[in-house]
Amino acid sequence: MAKENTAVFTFFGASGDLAKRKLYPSLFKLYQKGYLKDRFAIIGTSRAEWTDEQFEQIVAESISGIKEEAKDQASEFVSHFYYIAHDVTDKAHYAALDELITKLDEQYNVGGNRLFYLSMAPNFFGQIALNLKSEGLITEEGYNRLVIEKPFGRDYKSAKQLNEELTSTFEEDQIYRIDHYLGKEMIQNIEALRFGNTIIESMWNNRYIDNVQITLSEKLGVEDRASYYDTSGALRDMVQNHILQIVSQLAMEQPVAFTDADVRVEKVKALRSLRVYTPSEAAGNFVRGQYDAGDTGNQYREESGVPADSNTETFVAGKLLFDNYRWSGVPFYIRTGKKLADKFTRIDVVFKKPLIDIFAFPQKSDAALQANVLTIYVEPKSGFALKVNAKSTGQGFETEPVNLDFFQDADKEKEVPEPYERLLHDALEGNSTNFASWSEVAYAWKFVDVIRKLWDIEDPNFPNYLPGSMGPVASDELLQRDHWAWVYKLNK
Ligand SMILES: NC(=O)C1=CN([C@@H]2O[C@H](COP(=O)(O)OP(=O)(O)OC[C@H]3O[C@@H](n4cnc5c(N)ncnc54)[C@H](OP(=O)(O)O)[C@@H]3O)[C@@H](O)[C@H]2O)C=CC1
Ligand SMILES: O=C1O[C@H](COP(=O)(O)O)[C@@H](O)[C@H](O)[C@H]1O
Repeated sequence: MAKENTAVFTFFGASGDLAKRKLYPSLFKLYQKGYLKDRFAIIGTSRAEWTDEQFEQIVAESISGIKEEAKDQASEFVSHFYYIAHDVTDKAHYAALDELITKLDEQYNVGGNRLFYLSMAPNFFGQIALNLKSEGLITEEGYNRLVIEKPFGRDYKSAKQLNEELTSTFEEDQIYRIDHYLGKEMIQNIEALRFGNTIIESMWNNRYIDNVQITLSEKLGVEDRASYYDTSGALRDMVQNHILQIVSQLAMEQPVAFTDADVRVEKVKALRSLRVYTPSEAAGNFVRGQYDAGDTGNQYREESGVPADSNTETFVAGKLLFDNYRWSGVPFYIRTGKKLADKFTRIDVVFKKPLIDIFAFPQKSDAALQANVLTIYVEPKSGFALKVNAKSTGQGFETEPVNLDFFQDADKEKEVPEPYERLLHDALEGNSTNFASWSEVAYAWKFVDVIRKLWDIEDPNFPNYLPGSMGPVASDELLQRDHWAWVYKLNK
């Protein structure tokens, strides 16, 4: 039975793309499932001079994909939405917002719980937090929580400054830094897989694991986000946050208990032992790419809004090393990029081969023992597969790899909550396990900053990969040097 949550939400950036595409549909799902019932109100703010009715109409459109039988429910849901025109940079506007929050709090008997969601350009984040405090919107009655979108800074220095601005108003445990990958079912499953299975956790170390490979592959290009993306690039956009969050979950020690505080301690410890490269190590262990023109699409430099001489990377691959007892000597290879062969996310954990292959003679050379690989399929399909060696059926004795696998069935897959639905629910419940703590963000930036600084001064020689490929050749060479190859390869 779903537990009802009570809150007045204030959405800054309520007319924006994220709010319309992801946030309102996710709130509606929570409403349909009973996590939000009667005692909640949602205030939208932006500079546009809209009425409540106009805003309700926008919200209704954003959830219009719903089934016919949910139409009544949708109109009840939409009646909880209110709108106030508000310029976040104008302190004088906060008093009217406070008045509306207080009024709705009483009207819906919310108990003083205030959840502020910053769905706007990040340069406003600090200022909004400061204004919320100075203009008296932080009250003592219920809780005050701040949900904050990415990106959290553009390097360690700016992230630290932003964090100082936020923490002058909110305590760390009131700040929910969104990383939507942490809301994905199979990313959350990493902990269950590791700490719920002796067979896996007992082998989860450098005695048995040879290397770990993480791929976040996108088929689309930069689309209409050039103004943001060109100042970011794949390193900041995907590696600093999503990939390092995944890495920390794969690498961390077992938490004392499955609580947000205990999980965070272990993730931070893992990130602290990630080796921060010197510039020359970074040059040897990281490669970048930018997509060229394909049969149908433009090259990145010809995309609308991208400068013709842009050196922004649309692809990154790298080798990460940990200096700790569990992982010493095990490379974590990562890669992500736009306009690659397909849209998918997967993690391949490659185990060491048996020290001696007793079947080597008289097997054919192509039937040699292969490494066991545990693949975690994150998207589009979700499941696990373990590749093991087995005897080929028939006369003689040869081995062949077979898969032991589990995939979520299609009906269940449809019921899986969207990341934003799950994360909004967690923020309402006060559970920050699946949000990035400041220390995690800080260590991630320190790691990424060295690579970024190096790339900012070196000429990359772009473009260097074709759409539909898996990135530049240098990405394959990164593993070949270590006598390895990406487990996921294109079937050419
Ligand atoms: N869109 C996406 O898919 C994703 C977005 N994000 C993050 O979410 C956040 C929002 O992104 P997105 O929705 O795309 O942004 P948009 O540019 O679509 O929306 C920005 C919003 O901010 C409002 N706004 C701008 N200036 C002011 C101001 N001075 N005072 C009050 N409101 C203002 C705009 O309304 P108005 O101009 O009318 O004031 C609008 O509602 C960003 O941090 C982004 O990085 C993260 C992941 C994915
Ligand atoms: O945060 C971001 O993620 C998306 C990819 O997310 P996914 O859930 O579709 O895998 C990426 O396209 C975008 O550039 C980035 O900002």
